Amino acid sequence: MSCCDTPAGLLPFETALSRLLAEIHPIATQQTVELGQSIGRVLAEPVISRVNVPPYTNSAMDGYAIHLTEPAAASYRLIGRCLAGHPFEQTVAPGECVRIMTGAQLPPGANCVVMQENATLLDDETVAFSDGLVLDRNIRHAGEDISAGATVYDAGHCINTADIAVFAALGIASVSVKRQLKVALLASGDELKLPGTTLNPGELYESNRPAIHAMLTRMGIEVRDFGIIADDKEQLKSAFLSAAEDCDAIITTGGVSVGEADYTKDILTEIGEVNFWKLAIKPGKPVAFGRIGPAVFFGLPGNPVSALVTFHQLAVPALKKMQGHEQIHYPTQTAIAASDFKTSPGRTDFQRGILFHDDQGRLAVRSTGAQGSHMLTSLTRANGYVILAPQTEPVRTGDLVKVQWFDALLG
Ligand SMILES: Nc1nc2c(c(=O)[nH]1)N[C@H]1C(S)=C(S)[C@@H](COP(=O)(O)OP(=O)(O)OC[C@H]3O[C@@H](n4cnc5c(N)ncnc54)[C@H](O)[C@@H]3O)O[C@H]1N2
Ligand code: MOO
Repeated sequence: MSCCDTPAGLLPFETALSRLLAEIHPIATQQTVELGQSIGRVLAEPVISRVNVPPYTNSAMDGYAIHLTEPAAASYRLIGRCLAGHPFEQTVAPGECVRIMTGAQLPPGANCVVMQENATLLDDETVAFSDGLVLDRNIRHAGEDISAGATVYDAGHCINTADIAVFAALGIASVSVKRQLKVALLASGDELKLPGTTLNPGELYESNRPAIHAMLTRMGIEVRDFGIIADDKEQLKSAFLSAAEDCDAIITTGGVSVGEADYTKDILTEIGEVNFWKLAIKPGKPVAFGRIGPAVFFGLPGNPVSALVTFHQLAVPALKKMQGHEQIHYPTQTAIAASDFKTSPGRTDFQRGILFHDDQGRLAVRSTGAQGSHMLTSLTRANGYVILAPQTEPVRTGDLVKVQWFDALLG
């Protein structure tokens, strides 16, 4: 094998991802949800504004709305007062002003707001200004943020917290979103125990399912959690069949390699179809992707880092595509290696690193240390990936490497 050959039988990462995405179709069904329930959901239709934001031209400061004359007068006649929610209807004539508060509708005729710090009341009806007599100063125009008729969001946009403010400002109380995905999740292994229970010799606490459950929930996905299932072919098969009945996708961890109690891939072959099984990636070589009936199937490896990295790199883009997201790929950047990195001949290596800006402001990255696929701390100490293409030459400090910041799912 030369430096960049893929070991026999292992599918390159990019090929696997594109084969997987080619199998996934965005769900068609949509539903209406109230704003409070819309976080993380994906818009099924574009959002077109029916109103201006702001809806009326208003003052950005507490002060005086004036009808500025050219040249400016030495003082202006005060004709009234204007508070937010109480428009002042009278037209402000040249040389006149109105006391105004932040957010109050600008009275007709006013063309400048002077903040009160620059105003001196000469008497009850006369104000002089020391500064700020500039046309259009401190005026927020109707529709200058969003104008009526504008397309504010395209279909496929994933709703975030700031969007809730925008919808509310547009007067929108409910939105049309894609149906929520339902995903089955299970962990397989006789050695796995629930946190909070007592371990017997040879047992360990199960960590993959709780973490993936949390990430699915963050993605706005309904989880049907089958818990821990023993290394028993019949029990696993019946769980897979039950999950395929009412879930869009099935995610399993463990039992996907070549050991004597690794049944996942055999069951998938028997009751569904296997699209690919072994990948040229590290961590996560054994990943079974396929289908059982209408449900897509991701058999992720049991090793804790392998499970989370393959979930994040392969299952998340697929689930996002199914959810109808417009953005499904993670952006990558180039950074300067601030430590050496070992490479994995023939496998794309998703190492975990700490990204930072060096003292010259350049993006740099150092390793989180030992990168074994059982070393959860390699992941939790990291804020991004260092993606090393299949190569034999190790990366030396100062070399350029491809990096990816963790998103909110891992961060
Ligand atoms: N002869 C070979 N052996 C292995 C190969 C191979 O190619 N040939 N691949 C190795 C790689 S790489 C990985 S990754 C693992 C994946 O194996 P499985 O998916 O079958 O996973 P298990 O054997 O069930 O478990 C592996 C490891 O992870 C622990 N584990 C499992 N599930 C959980 C969980 N939910 N939470 C926490 N920890 C979990 C388990 O106890 C094992 O230590 O196979 C290699 N072997
Ligand atoms: O893929 Mo395994 O994750 O290398 O240990």
